[in-house]
Amino acid sequence: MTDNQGLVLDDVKIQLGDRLLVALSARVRRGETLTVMGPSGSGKSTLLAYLGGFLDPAFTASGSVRVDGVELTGLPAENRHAGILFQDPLLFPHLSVVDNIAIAIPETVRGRKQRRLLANAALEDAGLAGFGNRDPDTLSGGQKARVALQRVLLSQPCLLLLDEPFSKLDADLRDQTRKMVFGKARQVGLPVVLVTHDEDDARAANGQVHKVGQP
Ligand SMILES: Nc1ncnc2c1ncn2[C@@H]1O[C@H](COP(=O)(O)OP(=O)(O)OP(=O)(O)O)[C@@H](O)[C@H]1O
Repeated sequence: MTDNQGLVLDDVKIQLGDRLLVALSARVRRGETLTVMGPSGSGKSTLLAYLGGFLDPAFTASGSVRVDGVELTGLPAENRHAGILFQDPLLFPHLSVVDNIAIAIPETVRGRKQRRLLANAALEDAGLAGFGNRDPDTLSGGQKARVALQRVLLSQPCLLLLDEPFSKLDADLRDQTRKMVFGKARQVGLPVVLVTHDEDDARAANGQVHKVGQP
């Protein structure tokens, strides 16, 4: 791994008027996770919005965000290639399970057959072979989370942003889904920024923990 690989946050500051919400410098290597914790309203989701390139103009931000040496600030969201998973898996209800995954395959992958093959391989990887033609509403919470993960991975992100993606799952499923998400991030070599209230998420991620909104 060369020295500029991974995510570097350099003196990132986010303000709402004169209230400083986030002040952070960190280095997150590929496969590592930076966990951001803090009370409700402290600015955790705002930090993810800033990294993803969709910060509301009500906020002002400064500092540098680089992935593998490439500066992201100033780039629109679509050119940042940040993959995001939220609490809600946000599957398209009018698309089949396989089409929910296939929709994320970059346009550079040509040919219907090739795209189908990739989407079906992702389904299989999620343990959902044979579920492709189902309506997403017929999946369990854990199955939906796995579809959302495969969809985000197929979009070939350079960075994975997680906004409490495990919080709606039951304890057992939460554990399994955590293992899958962090395992995949390590396997693919993605830097991860995780926002959570749950210390167990932070332990499962096994990286640095940054607390926002704390003295
Ligand atoms: N579009 C907006 N315009 C103005 N203020 C906003 C906007 N979005 C969020 N805020 C405020 O910014 C602060 C940080 O919000 P943020 O959603 O980042 O908090 P959070 O730490 O993610 O909270 P939670 O844990 O409840 O999700 C809050 O005080 C919130 O009310």
